[in-house]
Amino acid sequence: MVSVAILGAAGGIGQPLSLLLKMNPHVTRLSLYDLVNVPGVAADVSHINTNSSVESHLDKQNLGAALAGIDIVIIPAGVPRKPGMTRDDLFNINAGIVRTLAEAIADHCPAAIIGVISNPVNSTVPIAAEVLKARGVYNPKRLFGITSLDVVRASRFVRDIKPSVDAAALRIPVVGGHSGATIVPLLSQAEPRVEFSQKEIEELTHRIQFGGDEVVQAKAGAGSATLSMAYAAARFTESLIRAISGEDVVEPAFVSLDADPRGAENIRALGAGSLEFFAVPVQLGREGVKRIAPVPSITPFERKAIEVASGELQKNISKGVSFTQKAKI
Ligand SMILES: NC(=O)c1ccc[n+]([C@@H]2O[C@H](COP(=O)([O-])OP(=O)(O)OC[C@H]3O[C@@H](n4cnc5c(N)ncnc54)[C@H](O)[C@@H]3O)[C@@H](O)[C@H]2O)c1
Ligand SMILES: O=C(O)C[C@H](O)C(=O)O
Repeated sequence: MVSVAILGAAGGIGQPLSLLLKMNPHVTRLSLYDLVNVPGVAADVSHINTNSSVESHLDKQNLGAALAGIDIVIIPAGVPRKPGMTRDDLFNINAGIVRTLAEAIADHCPAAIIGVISNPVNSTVPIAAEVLKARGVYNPKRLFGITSLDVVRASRFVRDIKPSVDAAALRIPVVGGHSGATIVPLLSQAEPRVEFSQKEIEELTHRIQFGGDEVVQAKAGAGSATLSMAYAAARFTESLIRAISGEDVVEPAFVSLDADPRGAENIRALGAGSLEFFAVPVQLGREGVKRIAPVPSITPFERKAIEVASGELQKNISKGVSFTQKAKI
């Protein structure tokens, strides 16, 4: 029995994510919320012959009903990039959207596990955290920025240059954050192990860091990744559900390092320093973060990349925190 709400369910990510979660046999209640078009999406998806119930919640006055009794909230609400924009350029619109949605979560389902997709993730997750702290319901184990797309891309891009690799079975930890240089793939930690030349490492790292731009350019003004993101978010949600039912699952995500201070020591020593949030491999459990999984060792190239990422991340995190302070939530 797992109930999942999607906030922003009628959008480019929200629609295919609704489809994929309707097909997940472990989801028993699918609550779809948006400011527009959600009745049509919900009616459509509800005809798929799986056993879950589907609810449509249109507009802000129905947000409380969308969230009441929910176990997992996934948030793809917000505007996407156009060519020439950075994710940080979305801050002015998406920061307010995430703040409003986090306030409603604090009021209506404070114990839910939250997965934030809305960009810039490096700032929107700290915003959600500050809102939950201000309302006295913050649990760092339960708040995630969804960075699964970076991991999905990493394994697929490796397969593009190493055709003998099984992309679906390859696991490459991606740490740091979710924008440009803050995305740090640890190719040396690939499982199963893959041999790369230094040139391959540099090219792959750059492609994984800027993979989102490939889609933004190709869509030429019509948005950013939606289908691959829906796949990645469905995979993340499935991992959460498996963890809630007692399985040990490791997924990467952008989390507060306070969620597991002991586990975080290793990642801080690798270059995360005193940052509050960092993308790390997370062992999931019933409560959300069970443990921050250790990263055994990294190369000097990866350590340098983490240093660069950390400088940028500090600014992104502070921007989110000061937004909530200025807004006096
Ligand atoms: N984390 C990632 O890896 C990742 C990947 C892809 C996209 N994204 C981000 O996801 C977000 C959504 O992208 P998209 O392509 O689905 O955009 P979209 O414009 O197609 O859809 C966004 C949806 O959010 C809805 N919305 C806006 N304000 C809302 C509010 N206050 N409450 C509820 N719904 C609201 C809109 O009505 C729309 O249906 C963007 O910010 C994008 O940058 C993140
Ligand atoms: O690139 C974007 O703006 C969307 C998303 O963050 C992505 O990585 O595809």
